[in-house]
Amino acid sequence: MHNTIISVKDLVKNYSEFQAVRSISFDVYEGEIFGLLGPNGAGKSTTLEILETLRSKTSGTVTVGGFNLDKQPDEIKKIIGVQLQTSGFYPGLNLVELIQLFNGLYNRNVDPITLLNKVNLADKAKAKSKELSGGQKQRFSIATTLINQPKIIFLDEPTTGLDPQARRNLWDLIKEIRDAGTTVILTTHYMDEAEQLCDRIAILDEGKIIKLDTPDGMIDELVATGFERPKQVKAANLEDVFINLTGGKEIRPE
Ligand SMILES: Nc1ncnc2c1ncn2[C@@H]1O[C@H](COP(=O)(O)OP(=O)(O)OP(=O)(O)O)[C@@H](O)[C@H]1O
Repeated sequence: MHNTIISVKDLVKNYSEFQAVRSISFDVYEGEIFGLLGPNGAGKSTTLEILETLRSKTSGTVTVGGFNLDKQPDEIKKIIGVQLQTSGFYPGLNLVELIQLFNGLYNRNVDPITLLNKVNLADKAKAKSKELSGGQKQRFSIATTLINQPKIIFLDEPTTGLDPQARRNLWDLIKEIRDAGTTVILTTHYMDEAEQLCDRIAILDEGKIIKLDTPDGMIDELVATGFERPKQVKAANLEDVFINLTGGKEIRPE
């Protein structure tokens, strides 16, 4: 049996006259990577921000980690990690100093170098966040979500703009975080990412959940309808060529 860690029931979000989220219900299980997919404007970020306590909802019931969003938002804040854009980090501080700052904010005592090692950034300990590449910035911002030792982390398009190697490195990191016991909820526009990374997926369209299942379950269901890909798929694709040429699965400096 699965333990539900996030429960969303009949969630609605109106922006003035416009209904961005139209009565959606779903559960996220403890220890899974749960993906929110959907076209631009489907309501993914709005939903995520409501669960993160960063945006008000119009109606519906949400519990996160057993805490009711309306009654115990501060308790929710204590058990979640939210990925911030690195552009929001103090530009004058290096990575170690930024981690120390978060330690102070959260009243934690995480060793900066141990944390940087976990995300392969120990060699950048003295660098400032603006001096990092896109992939390094993403890894650092994910690292900062872990400082508060959260039960759940929220990642909004964590691999957007990254090269194929950096994306794969990040998938490994996110899986490690899940395997260490943290539940992950993320949004993505990449179907390969959702297929590789997510245990279950909700597909949103125009504010509604139109499908919720495992990636395999969704594919099997489509195949069962008689669907066939129009073209024979080659044994490798261009991404395989790129990965092969640029160094396999090794972490490389970005
Ligand atoms: N603050 C706001 N005021 C008014 N409308 C908003 C606001 N924020 C979002 N919206 C609208 O709500 C809808 C859902 O937006 P949201 O950002 O949640 O979509 P999304 O699925 O995350 O899209 P994307 O893939 O482009 O990030 C969009 O039509 C958007 O224009």
